[in-house]
Amino acid sequence: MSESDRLFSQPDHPMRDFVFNEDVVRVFPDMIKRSVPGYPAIVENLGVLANQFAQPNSVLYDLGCSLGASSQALRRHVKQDNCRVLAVDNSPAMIERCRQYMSQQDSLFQELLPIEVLEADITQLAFQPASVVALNFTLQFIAPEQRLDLLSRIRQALVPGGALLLSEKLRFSDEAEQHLLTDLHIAFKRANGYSELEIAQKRNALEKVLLPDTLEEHRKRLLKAGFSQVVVWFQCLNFASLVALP
Ligand SMILES: Nc1ncnc2c1ncn2[C@@H]1O[C@H](C[S@+](CC[C@H]([NH3+])C(=O)[O-])CC(=O)[O-])[C@@H](O)[C@H]1O
Ligand SMILES: O=C(O)C(=O)Cc1ccccc1
Repeated sequence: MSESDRLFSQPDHPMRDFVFNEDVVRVFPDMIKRSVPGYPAIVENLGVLANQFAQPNSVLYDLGCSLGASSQALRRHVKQDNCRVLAVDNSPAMIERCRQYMSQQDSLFQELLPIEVLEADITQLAFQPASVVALNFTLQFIAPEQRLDLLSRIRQALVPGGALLLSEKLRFSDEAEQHLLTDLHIAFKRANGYSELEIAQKRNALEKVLLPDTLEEHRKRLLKAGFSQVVVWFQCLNFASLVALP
């Protein structure tokens, strides 16, 4: 069981800029569920969608896998023959716990797809041909100038019939819309037990680290990367999930 997230509850908390270190790893499942509206529904349905696009004898990537929640959804839902999951993250603390969690799942359940968990920077990775690529709340942490190149390389790796499943926090170009959805997201966090101090301190820590794009920026960049169709399949407040087809 993971601990509950109190990382930003004290005024003298040590984290200036948000990093995926051991302290975050310890509370991560609780943190992401209480911070991202719709997260459990997104992860579950990611597996369902993936099963529609997975091709026999192919690789399914989970890029920025954290503790492997999305990997696990892929492993449970995808029924195509001879698929395997490659889960990648560049945080050593995340990778260590992800490996433990995955071997635990293997001992509990049969018929899970095989998985390999890699510690690597996804901006430096040479992709194998893949039918499904999940970027579940990861692109927002990649330097903006590297995002198009990463998406282009993913597009090149995708086989016919495959898909990119992309979830992101959104920014809105309309000031009133940005303001309203930010306020509603804060209300969501408050309703999940976060204090005003926790909300404000985490917001400061994320300011230079999590850089959201607008839905229009996502669409344009995905088309530029060579995707032919981009469809939003889920949105809750300022968080959205897209499917992009090669
Ligand atoms: N360059 C990089 N290379 C590899 N990993 C990276 C990089 N930059 C950041 N990460 C990793 O991307 C993950 C983002 S969390 C994903 C949740 C998960 N997908 C989930 O479905 O539960 C989203 C969040 O915390 O909001 C972290 O584990 C980082 O270490
Ligand atoms: O908390 C937030 O404001 C977020 O945008 C989501 C989030 C969730 C977990 C780690 C970092 C950011």
